[in-house]
Amino acid sequence: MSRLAQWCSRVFMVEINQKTEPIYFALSSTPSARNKELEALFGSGKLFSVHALGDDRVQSARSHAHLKSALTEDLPPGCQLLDTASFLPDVKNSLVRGFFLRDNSVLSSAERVVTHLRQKGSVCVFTYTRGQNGDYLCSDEADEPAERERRYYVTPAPAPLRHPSTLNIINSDVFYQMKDAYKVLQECSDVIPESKAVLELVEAQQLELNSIHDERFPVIVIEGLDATGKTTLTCSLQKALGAVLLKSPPQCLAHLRPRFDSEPPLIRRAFYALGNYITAAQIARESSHAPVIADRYWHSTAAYAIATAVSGREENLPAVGSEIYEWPHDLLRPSMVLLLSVSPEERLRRLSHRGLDKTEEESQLEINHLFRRKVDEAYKRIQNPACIVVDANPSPDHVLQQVLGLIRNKYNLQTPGH
Ligand SMILES: Nc1ncnc2c1ncn2[C@@H]1O[C@H](COP(=O)(O)OP(=O)(O)OP(=O)(O)O)[C@@H](O)[C@H]1O
Ligand SMILES: Nc1ccn([C@H]2C[C@H](O)[C@@H](COP(=O)(O)O)O2)c(=O)n1
Repeated sequence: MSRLAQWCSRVFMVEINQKTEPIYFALSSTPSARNKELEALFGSGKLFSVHALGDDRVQSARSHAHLKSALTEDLPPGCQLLDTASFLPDVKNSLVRGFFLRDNSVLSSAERVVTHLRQKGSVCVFTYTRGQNGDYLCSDEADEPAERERRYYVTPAPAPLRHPSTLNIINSDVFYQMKDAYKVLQECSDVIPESKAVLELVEAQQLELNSIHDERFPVIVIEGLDATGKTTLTCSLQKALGAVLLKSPPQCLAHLRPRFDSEPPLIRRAFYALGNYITAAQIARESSHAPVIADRYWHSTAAYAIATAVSGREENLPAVGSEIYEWPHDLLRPSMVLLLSVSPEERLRRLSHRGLDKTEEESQLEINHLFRRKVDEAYKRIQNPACIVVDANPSPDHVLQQVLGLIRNKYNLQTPGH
């Protein structure tokens, strides 16, 4: 069967921009009636869909990232690069991400770029052209000549019940047991040698974890978007409660973080997931003799991963109660999770006062209101334990007193020296 024939059972989603509904279409052997949305998408220029190919998930994820940078760098003005994905409606793990190229340049420049990519291999390129009757046809130049005689028409497809970008979240963006995240880093240890160091640290902590038994003191996690005041509050809480302050990712991974931050979501998120297991072992050890305050933990890992994976608006997030928001069964659960919430204006004011270099994700937060809303909403949907939202707009001392009140209400903790 030709590659194009195999893709006939799939639906394509093209995202014109993050704020509007995507356009869905499928391939069929029969033409369909004219459709305004498709005409707006295809227009009169030439169109290509490009997907990276890979033998395994690590290679596919890295090839997709390389393809994006190649296309972004090489495409001249007049060409438009849109995110696209193909999927089997409501079938988990069926999503394949790619790009749509709209070429309205006078010199058909995209065609040259695409031909070059095709020659290099490891990409699948479909070309879309307008037929004599005004319908749109899809072809694959890699097909045998006889197969190329067959006609594949673009036909509109209905929007699926679940947004397609939610289909692959489990075990690609969010990991629900240590062994799944561990496996990802094992699979990439040839191409990313730093993975071995992470795996060794996880192993060492797990061995130690077996000798730790009881958890007597409360474990309080402080969560929130960047610049919401986590560092300020966790340091104050540490002093006020005589607590041990921990972070996720833990200090022992700090030097490896930039390496994994530059990798595609599959690898990056597996790294952060494993960081939580190392922090969990530290929490188990420390909470046997003092209260523990943790600056970020699993809520952050899951909320950022979900918000990045789910394209478009907040409404596209998995529904409240979805399994996607469940806590991993093998990860130590904290006693309390507090989510610091500040208004967008106050957060920006704090970010600008701080004046530090921002990570790429932080800059994205600043310009991307939609993304920030999705992270915030995902935080609130995570269950068992769910987070308690704290108004963190007031002064540092006011926020501290508020949080101490919440903690003391639940646990009979004394301030040192009182
Ligand atoms: N309650 C507050 N009122 C006013 N300013 C605050 C408050 N809490 C923190 N800040 C200031 O806001 C800035 C960000 O605070 P902080 O570093 O504690 O946030 P954060 O959540 O740890 O950020 P990140 O996650 O990016 O490290 C700092 O300059 C800090 O002094
Ligand atoms: N436990 C954690 C901590 C952090 N992350 C990711 C999520 C963001 O991309 C980024 C934010 O961290 P910061 O810049 O505030 O240090 O790190 C995570 O996934 N899990």
